[in-house]
Amino acid sequence: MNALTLPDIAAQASRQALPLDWVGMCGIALPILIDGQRLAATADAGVSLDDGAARGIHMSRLYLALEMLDQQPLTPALLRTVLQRFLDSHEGLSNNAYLRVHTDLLLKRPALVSPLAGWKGYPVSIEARLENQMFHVELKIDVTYSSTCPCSAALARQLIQQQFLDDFANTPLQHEDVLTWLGSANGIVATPHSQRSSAQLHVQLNGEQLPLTELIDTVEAALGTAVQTAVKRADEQAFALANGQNLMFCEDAARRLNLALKRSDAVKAFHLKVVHAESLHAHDAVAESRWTRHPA
Ligand SMILES: Nc1nc2c(ncn2[C@@H]2O[C@H](COP(=O)(O)OP(=O)(O)OP(=O)(O)O)[C@@H](O)[C@H]2O)c(=O)[nH]1
Repeated sequence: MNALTLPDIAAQASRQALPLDWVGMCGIALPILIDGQRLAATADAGVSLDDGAARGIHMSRLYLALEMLDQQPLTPALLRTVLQRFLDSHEGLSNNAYLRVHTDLLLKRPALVSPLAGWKGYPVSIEARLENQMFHVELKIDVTYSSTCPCSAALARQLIQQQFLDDFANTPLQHEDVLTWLGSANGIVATPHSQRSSAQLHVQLNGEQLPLTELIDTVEAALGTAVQTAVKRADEQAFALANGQNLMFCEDAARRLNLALKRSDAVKAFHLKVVHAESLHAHDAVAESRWTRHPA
């Protein structure tokens, strides 16, 4: 039996008495429960070190408090309980507690037409903090979609009109000939460019739920061109139609999302950013929008 006491460096006085804003651990692996799914996640757990004279915080106490997250569904109430435990275990040292949880939410998405479905991963971060006894929770969600440039679509249509004039000049129009021409690559000489795009949401929440799926559904419905999972030709054709019916500059996408998110009761405030990874350019087209709900 070792009679020696284990040295406790964290309990020593700091040589430079200075409070710190955030001290803790990043990238802790843990499973979490969301909507009945067990998901692999990483957590960043921290507290402020307000006692500037204390050498360090007690990392193990934060780590052990995270145990609750793998046993109960993730809710704002649970996050608050964990944060309170961070503070209770750092009495006299810390006033503020922080927890970020990163995961990929997996949702099964049906195909547009065929009776198929597939899984889609949505990167999600849930950020909670207990600062001066005020609890805040925010969500970050990335949603991927397709955007077709409305300017490019108009320019392509003009080229098709020009081709029509060239091909049918001084010819009596025959329904059958026009139909064949419309179905040929000679007729539809130009196509607009599309790009894989992402909507990056940062949302402050009202209420006691984490409405992840609801927010993702809201975003995808507002844009109309969510990227697909299982795709047969019938689905690809429906996707082409959806893109043609939802031509979007990044400004259009940002405005659609702004309007849709404002309508959600779960949202108190947001900062959204849409990024269109241009195929016309080697750089991205980007738009951002912020909003805060004012008390009624
Ligand atoms: N504060 C601090 N601890 C660190 C750091 N890097 C590793 N650790 C280790 O984290 C481990 C756990 O710290 P504590 O929570 O204070 O462990 P403990 O003293 O056994 O636990 P308590 O008795 O509850 O205080 C210690 O072995 C520290 O050495 C660091 O940068 N800062």
